[in-house]
Amino acid sequence: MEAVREPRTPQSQKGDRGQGGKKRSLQGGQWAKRQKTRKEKPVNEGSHEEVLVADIRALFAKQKLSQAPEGDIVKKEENADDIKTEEVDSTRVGNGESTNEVGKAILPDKFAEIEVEVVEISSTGDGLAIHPDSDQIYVVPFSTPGDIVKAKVITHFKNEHYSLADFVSVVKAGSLRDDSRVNCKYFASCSGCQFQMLDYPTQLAHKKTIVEKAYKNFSQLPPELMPLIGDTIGSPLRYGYRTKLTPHFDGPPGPRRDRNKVFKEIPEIGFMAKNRRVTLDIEDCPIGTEAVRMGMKRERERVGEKLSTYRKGVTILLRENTLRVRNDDEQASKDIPDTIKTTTEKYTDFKSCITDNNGTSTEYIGDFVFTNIAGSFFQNNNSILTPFTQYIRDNILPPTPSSAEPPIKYLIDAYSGSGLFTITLSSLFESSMGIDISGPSITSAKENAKLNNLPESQCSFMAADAPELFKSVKYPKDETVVVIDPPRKGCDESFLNQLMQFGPKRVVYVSCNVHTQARDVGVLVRGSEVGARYNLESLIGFDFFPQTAHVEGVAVLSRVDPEEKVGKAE
Ligand SMILES: C[S@@+](CC[C@H](N)C(=O)[O-])C[C@H]1O[C@@H](n2cnc3c(N)ncnc32)[C@H](O)[C@@H]1O
Repeated sequence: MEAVREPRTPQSQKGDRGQGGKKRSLQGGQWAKRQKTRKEKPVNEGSHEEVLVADIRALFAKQKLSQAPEGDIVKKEENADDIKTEEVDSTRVGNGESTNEVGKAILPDKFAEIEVEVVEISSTGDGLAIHPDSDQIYVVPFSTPGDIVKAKVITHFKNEHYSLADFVSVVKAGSLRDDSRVNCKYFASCSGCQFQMLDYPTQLAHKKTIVEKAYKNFSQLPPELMPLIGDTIGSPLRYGYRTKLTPHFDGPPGPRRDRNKVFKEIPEIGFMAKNRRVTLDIEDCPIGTEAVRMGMKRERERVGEKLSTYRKGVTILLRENTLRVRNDDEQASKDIPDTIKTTTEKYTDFKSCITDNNGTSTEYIGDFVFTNIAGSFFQNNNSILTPFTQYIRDNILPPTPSSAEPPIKYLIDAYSGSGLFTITLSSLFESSMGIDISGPSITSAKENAKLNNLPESQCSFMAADAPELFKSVKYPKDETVVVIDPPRKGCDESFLNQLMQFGPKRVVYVSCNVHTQARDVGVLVRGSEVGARYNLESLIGFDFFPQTAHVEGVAVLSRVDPEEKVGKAE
């Protein structure tokens, strides 16, 4: 059943406004009633779906569409019914409702191509578009506000009134789009980058809105408790910045458990296609550093040569490694095969790409040196780490130290990894302690403390679950600051409760997922009955991943002492 009207011409876009140019209110009225009764749920794990649905709900409210969705944010899997029934193209991502009827609206058939007008970019990096025939929002990747694009419908989500669609082509470009900026021939098919068609200031401005919306949707804090959000700080490198990439290839086609299946030809080696469960063959990725790109080429060749040794798919680790020598060292004048050589005033760096998960990678942040087990966590954009750690240094202590209060002398780095914050901030404190659940990361952290001439009395580490730190912490709470940098799912309740019970003077919350950060910061600002509560002093994003929709958030919080009131930061 094809329910699409004639394709929209650019002129017919005026159809979004009724006669007299009034903003349309499709079937009017109901949405407002629903807005009153709806209470936003806190984000669970800040998944793609949760964040997308929050944006879609907000857009429904803004556009005054009649079918504003209600109820819980449903995970895709809970709403699934068409993975099994998909006959047309089993590689398609999409497990929404298979029906084409949503409420009273008739929706386009799956795989129908329709023209839609993009009204905003979601926090997930996708264009959110409207179509004149239905109260449904179309999620179209690689599109920007003002674009009219042709999109191919993949699946409809009945509960939330949105549809996923593939980007097909631009019918009329909006003012933000300039495709001559695109730097990769796989852009608009690879799932890696979303924003290559945007200029960099627009990318940064968008990332600021991601932080704003995250706190609006998920912190449950009233606006008067929010500070002004800072402008997102950009990455010195906008391409060639990723020090780690993990391309993969799938096993030989055929039944999964058939160990006798062998590759007949070199498989696609690369990254997932957007909206499809297939791997794209990608021979080069311009967001990788030169050394990583060199490693990617080499590893692709190696897989081809050793094809008969593989029985299943593999994820290939590509991690940059730096060998630094002083310019007065004889080695600096030589070339080392398979390395990218760069010379600065004092040093010559030889950058290579390592692929062994258990190998050791080395990198430099200013004058600090960090080693890491290559397969363990370390930040992926070295170019931003100097301004980033400097920002934390500049903000970790109170802006105006009070003579009536004891100075802050102690640092706890929770979720410390291999010691990025513990080590780069250590000189500000008498004693610092890092804790991380990963044994290999803590082994690296101890080694890194030694390499940076920090004795154990000044900088120590512990391999344990983060809440364990509160059992042994000896630092006085009034003289302690805690840095938190958890994984994407954020902190668990037990950790936050114990943190508030301990009640350090300051908390700096760093996160690669601003949505779970907003949820957790909301908890700290509201406080607990038996513990401290906090004032959100400042909030800012850092662009660790240019060309993508990711943003790293840094929230600085100060404890509210009994005589103080929680209030808007100066
Ligand atoms: C985003 S990384 C941050 C690491 C470090 N701050 C850095 O920037 O290099 C999150 C870290 O949390 C650690 N982690 C995950 N769950 C944890 C837990 N329950 N307790 C302590 N550490 C945990 C991981 O091992 C990882 O090193």
